[in-house]
Amino acid sequence: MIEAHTVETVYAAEKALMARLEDGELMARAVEGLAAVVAARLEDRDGAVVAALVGPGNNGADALYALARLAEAGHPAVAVHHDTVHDGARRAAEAAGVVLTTDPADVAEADVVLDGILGIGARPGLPDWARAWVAAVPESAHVVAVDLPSGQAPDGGSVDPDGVLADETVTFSLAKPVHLLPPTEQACGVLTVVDIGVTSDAAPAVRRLDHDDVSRRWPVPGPADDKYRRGVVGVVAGGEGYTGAAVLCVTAAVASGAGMVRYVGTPAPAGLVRAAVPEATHGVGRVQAWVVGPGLDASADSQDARDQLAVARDALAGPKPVVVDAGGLDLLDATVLDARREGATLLTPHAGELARLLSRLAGQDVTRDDVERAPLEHARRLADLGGATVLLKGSTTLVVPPGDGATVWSQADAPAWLATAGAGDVLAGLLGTLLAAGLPPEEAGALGALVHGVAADRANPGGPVRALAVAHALPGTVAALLRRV
Ligand SMILES: NC(=O)C1=CN([C@@H]2O[C@H](COP(=O)(O)OP(=O)(O)OC[C@H]3O[C@@H](n4cnc5c(N)ncnc54)[C@H](OP(=O)(O)O)[C@@H]3O)[C@@H](O)[C@H]2O)[C@@H](O)CC1
Ligand SMILES: Nc1ncnc2c1ncn2[C@@H]1O[C@H](COP(=O)(O)OP(=O)(O)O)[C@@H](O)[C@H]1O
Repeated sequence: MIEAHTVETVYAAEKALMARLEDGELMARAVEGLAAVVAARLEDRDGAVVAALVGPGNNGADALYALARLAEAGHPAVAVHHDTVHDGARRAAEAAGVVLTTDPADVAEADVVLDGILGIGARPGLPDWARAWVAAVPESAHVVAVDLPSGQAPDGGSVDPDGVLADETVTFSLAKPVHLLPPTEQACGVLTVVDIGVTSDAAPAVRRLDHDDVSRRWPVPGPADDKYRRGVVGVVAGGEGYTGAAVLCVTAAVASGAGMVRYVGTPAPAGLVRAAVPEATHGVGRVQAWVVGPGLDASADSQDARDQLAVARDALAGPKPVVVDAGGLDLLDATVLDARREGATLLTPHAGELARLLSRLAGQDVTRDDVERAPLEHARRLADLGGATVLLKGSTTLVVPPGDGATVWSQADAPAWLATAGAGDVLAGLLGTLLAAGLPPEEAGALGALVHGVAADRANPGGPVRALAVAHALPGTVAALLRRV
């Protein structure tokens, strides 16, 4: 698991460790790790020339010390620096033969450029004096941000298009929210965390599960289990318009290991579910969790549709955990949200659905672009409004519990091929299984997003996937992840 901490926590943790170390030791560790990564990149790229953009703080000092090491190893090295430069780093650079300059054009020949303009001490936005530096970085250069891409806010938020967009970021011991949250994660590129010994017991701001975390968290049945104890999932999905959503959702719930699935739908999708998923049962009965919404038409008016919608509304009003997706989100109103459901609630909108939901429930005009610019802010608004956990789908999927300061989960496990119709229906079924097994909604959301993404990749590594193939890949994916202990 990777955990990201706020700037406040990171400074406090660094201070606590520095008090026990010799002066400069912590920075020396950071520099050693950074220089090793950059040396490897130069080698990968058959590159020789390395440059650094050196700001006035310790972030600039990290970059300049690392540059000195690379110069000692024989690389031509150029540093464009601010008027204020860390004394020790300047001396080390001069001694190693680094070219110190204030002319950004001098980085034109660089194969790798270190961005040491600003680190976690930064106020938001790229300073004016650094704009020409960033503009001068050659297109062909591999940009390694030191700690974080300058100009991007350490605690995340929205991407500053004028800031640095790195190919890679090297951070030290504790990741920061900027590294894991959308959309700033994109500005960081590939993340390397160099261990310099800093630790923190504080609750992280952001968590990300990795493959090795699955086996400890996935509900694995034991000898005393039967199908009811494993968890029964009720699926209210599909309508005469979107029949396939029911098949995808029910298939995924069965394939991810539900003890039993009870399907509630109108005749056309029910017929397809009968044919495609013989394991599913039909009709209302006791369940441990509900999935309400994939392919559900909240405005349908036939008697069958009204009966199905009545079950959906009962599920939303009832005490059992519920995943609310797609058409189910249209059934949410102030009454349901105000009631603060007794059971766990996991709302699973994509950006467009979240914008619509916020516009309707909060009476503000929110667009899809607004959500994509600041995903966490908007997901949190819905979580707080609804007293529910919000899973916001996208290339990075956020899982946001309600409550100030609650840890957010962020997963980026899926190939972009997963952006295909029906993939969300599969995720909803999988999440239903995890809620029915008793997992709390935020953990179910993060684990489900991870497994969904990995299943997409296993279904067809490196190529297009259809949603049904993702559902069919779930059993093998879970088994493979459970083998990683
Ligand atoms: N702590 C540790 O032990 C370790 C820390 N490490 C490294 O230290 C980094 C943090 O260093 P840091 O605290 O010096 O902050 P950093 O971001 O380099 O610069 C702040 C300077 O920039 C200025 N400034 C800020 N925003 C600005 C703006 N928008 N526009 C213009 N100016 C702006 C600000 O000015 P002021 O606010 O004082 O006016 C101040 O002069 C961290 O990211 C990591 O790389 C590692 O070595 C491991 C050990
Ligand atoms: N660019 C992307 N990269 C990876 N995964 C993505 C990307 N875009 C969307 N996804 C994932 O694909 C799924 C799409 O779900 P959704 O939009 O609800 O589709 P549908 O409603 O058609 O089932 C979500 O799990 C989402 O996280």
